[in-house]
Amino acid sequence: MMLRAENLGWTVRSTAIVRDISLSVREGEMLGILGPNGSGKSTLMKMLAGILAPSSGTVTLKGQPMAALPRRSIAQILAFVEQHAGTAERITVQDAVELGRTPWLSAIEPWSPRDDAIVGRALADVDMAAMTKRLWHTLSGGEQQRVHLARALAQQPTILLLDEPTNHLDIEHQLAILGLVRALPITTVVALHDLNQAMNCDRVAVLDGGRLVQIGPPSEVLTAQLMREVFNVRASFLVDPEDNSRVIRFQPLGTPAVNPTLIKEDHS
Ligand SMILES: Nc1ncnc2c1ncn2[C@@H]1O[C@H](COP(=O)(O)OP(=O)(O)OP(=O)(O)O)[C@@H](O)[C@H]1O
Repeated sequence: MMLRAENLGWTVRSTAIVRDISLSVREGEMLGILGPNGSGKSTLMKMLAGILAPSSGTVTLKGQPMAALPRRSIAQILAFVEQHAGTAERITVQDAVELGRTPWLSAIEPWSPRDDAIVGRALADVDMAAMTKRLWHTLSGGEQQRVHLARALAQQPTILLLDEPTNHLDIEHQLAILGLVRALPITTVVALHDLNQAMNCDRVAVLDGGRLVQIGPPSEVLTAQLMREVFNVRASFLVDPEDNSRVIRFQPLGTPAVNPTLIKEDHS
């Protein structure tokens, strides 16, 4: 198993933020972490990434306890793009992405043309190759987000953790970045708010009040009942005639269905 959480909990000032979460991330899968605001997604992601020590339970990375692994060893396996990632102000886009190579450099393996190629590829993958000389603080929110992803790609991880990677992106870049992440031949864990985007994950884990309430294929987990109980919305399922894919439409709870016979409340 690539990454495993066992009975994971995080408590602050006697308030439990994450409670007793156990889950395993399978090799090569894209696992979505879903849940309403404040349900504990970012807190869980930080513990999975090894930057927040759990109050209880353990995280294991490729079978080894995360807490016992040196930072450099973790960084050679796992890259994390935080939701509100910052970077030192006077740094260029190029420098920011080059930082992704840090875990692989040493006195005996200094920077080489191969590192240049990896950084160039990462910048091109996120459509930022034209802005390499720009200073980080002059970038828009979406451009900063794409640079952070490029830094993580340059790290060449086998596990990529992304906390809401599309929240600042325009629709073209949302689709491009999610398509790129989905096509990577690596394991990805991605916290998402857009439940239609989550339909492209192999599995989704749904959090509510710090607990894991469901995990499984999105078509099985994202039922109208779950969306009512966890997300407090009424969901109906439509079929896109172009490719027969399922699209979820959301309305506030209590909104009467205009034509109840057309609303397929539950797909199962
Ligand atoms: N250091 C802290 N001290 C106090 N409360 C905290 C702390 N960190 C997180 N919390 C609280 O824990 C809860 C879960 O936070 P977290 O950021 O994990 O949620 P989330 O599911 O990622 O939310 P969102 O969808 O809004 O990003 C929130 O209510 C948050 O206010």
